[in-house]
Amino acid sequence: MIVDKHGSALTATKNIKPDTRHGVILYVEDVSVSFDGFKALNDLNLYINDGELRCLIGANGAGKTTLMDVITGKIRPDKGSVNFGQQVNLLELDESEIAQAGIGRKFQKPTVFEALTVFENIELSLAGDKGIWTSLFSKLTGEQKDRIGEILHTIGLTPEAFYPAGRLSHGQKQWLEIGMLLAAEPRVLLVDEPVAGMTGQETERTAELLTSLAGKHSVVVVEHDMAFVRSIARKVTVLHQGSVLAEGSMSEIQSNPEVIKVYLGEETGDEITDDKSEKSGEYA
Ligand SMILES: Nc1ncnc2c1ncn2[C@@H]1O[C@H](COP(=O)(O)OP(=O)(O)OP(=O)(O)O)[C@@H](O)[C@H]1O
Repeated sequence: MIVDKHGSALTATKNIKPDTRHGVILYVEDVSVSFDGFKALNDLNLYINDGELRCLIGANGAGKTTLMDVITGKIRPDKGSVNFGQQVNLLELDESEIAQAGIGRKFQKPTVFEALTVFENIELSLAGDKGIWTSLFSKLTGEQKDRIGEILHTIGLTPEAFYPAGRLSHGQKQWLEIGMLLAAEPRVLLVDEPVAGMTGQETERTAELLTSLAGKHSVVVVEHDMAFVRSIARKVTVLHQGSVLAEGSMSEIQSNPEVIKVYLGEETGDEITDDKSEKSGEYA
């Protein structure tokens, strides 16, 4: 049985309604994670507001993936607390319970069923854990068809609905996977490097898609592409050595002396002060 931090029983994780009366949907407080004595996360604090779109940046090894792993229950922290809304203690739920409770995660590599159509891929996600055969051979209700139609529209794949997913471009597969996550109606979406390997046009479309999802969902994007981050982020969190180094708008971050020192002093692979928009005008 799952119990919230006040001791009340939560029998159906799907019905968890996070208490966001204070405007915060994710509370990560004083979280530390060590691997063989090395602190990948070090007393980290992060608060994600309900409905916001947050970008998480940081050099390789800063702790971004470890943080996502802690939120989704893949890794248990050595100390600290992680709450979904004010009351639901995520550290008491396992990975699938956390997903069911409304925290969806999209990994960098798309994992769609290539032989099935775009429509069928979403249909399967809508079915949840009913199983592939039951779901493909049971009749969809009108409401379910409408929901799939809505998702296809949101991700911009209505014309490709009956294409096998294997025929989609890399970018379209990423959108399909986001659509598959949306079928579970998550309150929080964690998205890992969504535009890696995308064309400029696909990147722009992804920016529009993620921006359109904010509001109804809280979206946390981990990304190295600074032009993309600039194009979508209202608030950026910079991780460094397992802690939050700075938080603010992209321009606040870019002029923060601590951030400049870290980004200029280390080979991060990212360029915080000289983004693509200035080179190509793509996101100007
Ligand atoms: N399972 C593990 N065992 C040992 N060390 C690990 C493990 N997972 C992560 N680390 C270490 O923890 C630190 C943080 O790694 P993490 O993957 O969270 O960083 P990141 O910010 O996601 O980096 P990147 O941008 O390269 O994906 C790194 O130094 C990494 O080597």
